Amino acid sequence: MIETTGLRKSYPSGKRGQAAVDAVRGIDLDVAAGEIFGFLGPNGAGKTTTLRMLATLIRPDGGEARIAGADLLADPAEVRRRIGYVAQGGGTTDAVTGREELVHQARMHGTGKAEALRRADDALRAFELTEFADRPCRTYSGGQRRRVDIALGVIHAPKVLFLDEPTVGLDPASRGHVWAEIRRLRAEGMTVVVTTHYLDEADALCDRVAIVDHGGIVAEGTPDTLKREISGDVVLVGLPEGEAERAAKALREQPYLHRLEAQGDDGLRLYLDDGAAAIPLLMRALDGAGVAPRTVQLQRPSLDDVFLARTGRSIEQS
Ligand SMILES: Nc1ncnc2c1ncn2[C@@H]1O[C@H](COP(=O)(O)OP(=O)(O)OP(=O)(O)O)[C@@H](O)[C@H]1O
Repeated sequence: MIETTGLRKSYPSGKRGQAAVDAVRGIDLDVAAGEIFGFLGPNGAGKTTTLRMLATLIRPDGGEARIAGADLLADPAEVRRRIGYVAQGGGTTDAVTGREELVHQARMHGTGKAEALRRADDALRAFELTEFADRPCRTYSGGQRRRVDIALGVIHAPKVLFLDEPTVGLDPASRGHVWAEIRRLRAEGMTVVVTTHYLDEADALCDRVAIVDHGGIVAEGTPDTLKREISGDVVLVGLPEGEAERAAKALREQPYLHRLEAQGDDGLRLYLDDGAAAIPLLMRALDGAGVAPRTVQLQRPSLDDVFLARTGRSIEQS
């Protein structure tokens, strides 16, 4: 449904003599029909720029792409007809009602008045917005407003929907509700591409994920495949203030430890084969160094561990 090769984009730095910003440095993608595909990465990784290029909002400097059968560079107008796009923060107006927004959007796509009213009605029902459809958008909760944004993006029944950070700033219940709407669209056959910097969102929502950093894809696959590449377990050790250095020194010598990373100021993240078997051994090592940990937690690897393994940094701390 989406195929790209070598898609790239640079922005001028804005200052004379300073090099341009290579926001996207050659991205190859193959997104299948009916998938929820995610771009996961820290701020500034190039997710929005990639999405905006695919949605025809900015022209790539190079590379090729076909989206829903149309050529992005040769025929952007045709691509635009076949896709929907929801920007970060959405596009609803405070004083306008949800129903008015939807009717207006349907009309923008060239729909006749009666048909636009019918489509708005269907969308309100599908997104469970009917109850407050005739109130101004400023009275909606963040989650309700986000659902209107998504309904606006799909009012013309596109084949592909692009969502930029669909749940940023929402509380957990509203996020769950938005995820349910996205899954429903997939069940109806739509291909959905989302950007996110939330690890749990990429993990729970996306069928496949491209982890991006500095404008390039550093890993790609299903969340499970990516996490399985990080063999073994992760043990998180919380320490009293100022003890991290001493604890790290004692643990680094342990033969069962593959890698050790700092977790915040007073924590350590240990990578090892068998966490349950290692915990008593590392407790003994810490005891020998006179360090009493506050907490010890055994975890399965996360997508952040994949990012860490590829880039040496953590998304959460980037
Ligand atoms: N209009 C612009 N002019 C100059 N530089 C830009 C412009 N837009 C983005 N950039 C730069 O390009 C890089 C990629 O930005 P982009 O917004 O695509 O990242 P992102 O992964 O979507 O980040 P975020 O999650 O913060 O939106 C960043 O270094 C950013 O500062």
